[in-house]
Amino acid sequence: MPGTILPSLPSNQQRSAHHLPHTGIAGQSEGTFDTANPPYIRKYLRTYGLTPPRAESYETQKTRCLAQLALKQTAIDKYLYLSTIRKNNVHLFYRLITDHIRELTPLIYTPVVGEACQRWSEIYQQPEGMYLSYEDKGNIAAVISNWPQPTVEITVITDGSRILGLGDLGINGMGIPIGKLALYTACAGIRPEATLPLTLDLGTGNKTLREDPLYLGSRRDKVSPEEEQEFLDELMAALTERWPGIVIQFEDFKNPFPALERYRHRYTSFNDDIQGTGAVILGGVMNAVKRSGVPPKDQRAVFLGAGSAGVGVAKQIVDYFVREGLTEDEAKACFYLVDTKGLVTADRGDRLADHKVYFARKDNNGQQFKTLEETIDHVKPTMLMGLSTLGGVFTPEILKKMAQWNEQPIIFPLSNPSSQSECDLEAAITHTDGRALFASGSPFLPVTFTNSAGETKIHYGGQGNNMYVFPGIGLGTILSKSVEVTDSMIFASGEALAHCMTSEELARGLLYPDITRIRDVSVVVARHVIRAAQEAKVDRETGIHGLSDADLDAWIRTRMYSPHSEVASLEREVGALLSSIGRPFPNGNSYFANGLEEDKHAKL
Ligand SMILES: NC(=O)C1=CN([C@@H]2O[C@H](COP(=O)(O)OP(=O)(O)OC[C@H]3O[C@@H](n4cnc5c(N)ncnc54)[C@H](OP(=O)(O)O)[C@@H]3O)[C@@H](O)[C@H]2O)C=CC1
Ligand SMILES: CC(=O)C(=O)O
Ligand SMILES: [Mg+2]
Repeated sequence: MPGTILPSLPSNQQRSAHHLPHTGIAGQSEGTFDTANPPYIRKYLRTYGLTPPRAESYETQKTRCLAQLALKQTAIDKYLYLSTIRKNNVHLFYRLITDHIRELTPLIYTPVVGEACQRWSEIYQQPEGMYLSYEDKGNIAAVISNWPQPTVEITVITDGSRILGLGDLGINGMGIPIGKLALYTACAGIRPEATLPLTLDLGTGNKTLREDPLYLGSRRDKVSPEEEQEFLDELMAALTERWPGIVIQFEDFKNPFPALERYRHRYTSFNDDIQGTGAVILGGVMNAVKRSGVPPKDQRAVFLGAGSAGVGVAKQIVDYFVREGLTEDEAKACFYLVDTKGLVTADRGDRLADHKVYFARKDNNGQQFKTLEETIDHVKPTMLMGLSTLGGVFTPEILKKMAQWNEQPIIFPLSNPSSQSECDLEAAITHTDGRALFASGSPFLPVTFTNSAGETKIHYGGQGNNMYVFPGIGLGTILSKSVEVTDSMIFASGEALAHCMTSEELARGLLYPDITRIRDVSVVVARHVIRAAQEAKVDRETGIHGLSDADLDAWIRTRMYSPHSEVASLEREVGALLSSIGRPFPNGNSYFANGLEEDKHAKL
């Protein structure tokens, strides 16, 4: 077609920016070496001859991968195997994860990611994500410019100072941003190359790590809070300068409250441990309160742990109780937070950290309760929450008391990984005669239990983990182009989760949707987040304001990355290019990529 203005074919450089060659950076191989690609796609990508000849189906790929995975003897071996697939064939990795989310999530996220972080410097094999050092201060923008992907929509940042319930792991915490972002892709369809795992090497207070010759971070002690703040100020500016509108998720910082307050209105940012956890537990608690038959005004909640997660969760439930008709003071009075010094009271004699002041009890008449046991005997709670990092601390005695005081005690041991869970599902079910309403941070296998009345039942624990909401919060924020993540968007995500339950899930006694539905759940969560953003007028994607729920869901779905569609989408892209230059769709063997470009020039 002489004279036609042809859409330009990608140059070598452009092509490799879009389908980055094998760099070892997670999420960047972009299907380049996918053995499902037919020959003409391989030629287009210039990978023809670099993979075995056969173009195979996903079923065949899956059979091979699952067989190889089964051969791996340890959880870490399985983790490393899956990491290698992500590096070499990113779409295959996500096909496997989305199809086997229940079985594979524990291997790429909690609990196994906990061990991976503990041993990160020992098991390190390949670059994944970005590391920024305190020494980079003053040059952060320049270092960030090294990230090879042109478009990043979301980043998860940690300084490694509180990794799950495993303490300060320094840069070994990198497994967490990588794992969280893998779930953004698998559960909410954020494109893998649009995610940036980021770990800050701001030193570590972990002496054992500093003395470990294999440790891959600096040997400096942790920088001061003031130094950290200056570093974060520069980082936030640099990230948004390179990628305006980027969503920034803070994760596993030891004391994240100051950063949350400092940045929440200036950047599109949120803290997953305070806000994401708050929302996900809000969703489970809404369902559990309904099931327990005890109205909010009669709930008494004891929290072991008054840190970022404990306070974040308690605050979300206060908001829920207020919406149920309680005054804020009445709602707050339902909460008893316990930390290392016992029940948090206003007259305990220590200077309370700012984030604890809101929940400090003033009705203790000078009496102090030094332990969890003393506190629960005093309160006789209806709800027991564990966000303490202390594995096994909900003892059989405590669980039995919960069953004695309540028809259906709400028991949520939420610390991660499984080793730090305050109790496991079996203990909670056994010691409450099968009556506990249970959710844990890390998953437990279902338990079959025969109660004292002789009834046998399979009990499914809920997974009260922020992975049910952060993918949808991120997706909704990105798609609505929101300039900040408001409290109302966070609350909406938890509320949406509670309302996502199917009648079948309710009949099975679940408090959270079946994990295999997570992509559908993320669509609903994202829709509620978008609606809340619209209401708060922080969104900038105005074209979707008038859409019905069904249309908005459909709009969201069309924007989600689907690993199963990648080969077809490449085929469409190449097919369109070929027809635009007037060449027939290839029969599979006749075109080399160079030929395509030469052909375009010939036509021009
Ligand atoms: N399920 C989920 O989705 C999530 C789970 N979590 C889990 O929650 C846990 C806590 O996280 P986070 O709140 O951020 O951590 P923090 O370090 O901020 O808080 C831990 C809290 O536990 C208290 N604590 C620690 N040891 C004891 C003890 N021996 N006796 C009584 N209290 C104790 C601390 O007391 P003090 O204040 O006195 O130091 C602190 O209040 C982690 O295990 C994490 O994995 C976190 C986020 C999400
Ligand atoms: C799940 C999570 O964010 C945590 O345990 O810190
Ligand atoms: Mg966390």
